[in-house]
Amino acid sequence: MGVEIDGLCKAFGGHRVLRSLDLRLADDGIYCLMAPSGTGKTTLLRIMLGLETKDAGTIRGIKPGEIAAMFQENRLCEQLTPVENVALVCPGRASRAAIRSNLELILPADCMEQPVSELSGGMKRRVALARAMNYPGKMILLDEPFTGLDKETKQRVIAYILSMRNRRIVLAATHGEEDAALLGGKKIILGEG
Ligand SMILES: Nc1ncnc2c1ncn2[C@@H]1O[C@H](COP(=O)(O)OP(=O)(O)OP(=O)(O)O)[C@@H](O)[C@H]1O
Repeated sequence: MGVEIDGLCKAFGGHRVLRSLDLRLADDGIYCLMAPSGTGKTTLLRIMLGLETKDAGTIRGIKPGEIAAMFQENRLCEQLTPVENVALVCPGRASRAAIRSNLELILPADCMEQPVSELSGGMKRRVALARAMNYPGKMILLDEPFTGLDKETKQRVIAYILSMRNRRIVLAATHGEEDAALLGGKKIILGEG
């Protein structure tokens, strides 16, 4: 069935941000939200996550608790290590060793014992991504997942997303045409029907 969004509206005060948005997201699909800054990408993701109310419209096929998310801000526990941060969202039986080898796909091994507060911006971004990809949700929302990453790291991160998504829907807000192409995502331009 996938996810069906119909007639979604949201305004802040008199400012209409989402105007009767209709979207169809197929099971197994990868989608890139490609609208200019300030056009409501984050607002859409926040409504899907139940973090923002909608004024009108319906969302069928997914519930907020079934969605994994990487936000524009990393929202990590800064005093915990990368492994500890990811362990917080993993089902009970995931071993620390398994989480660690998963993280080593996108992070240097020698940062695993450091608190996140000591990592670089790009490393923190990757911990936040790993946490989203390891959350056992049916769908993955990524808000600007590639900020702060150099080209080579970005390619590794994209390979990681593709291998970890396990046929789940991915909806990524990004400004980069090249990023969308690397991800192989179908482009969704907000406001263009
Ligand atoms: N809580 C809020 N209160 C008032 N206005 C808001 C609120 N959240 C978002 N907005 C406004 O809604 C519009 C859309 O914001 P949103 O963050 O969804 O855009 P975006 O497309 O994700 O932008 P960016 O690409 O810069 O992240 C902006 O004009 C923003 O100022």
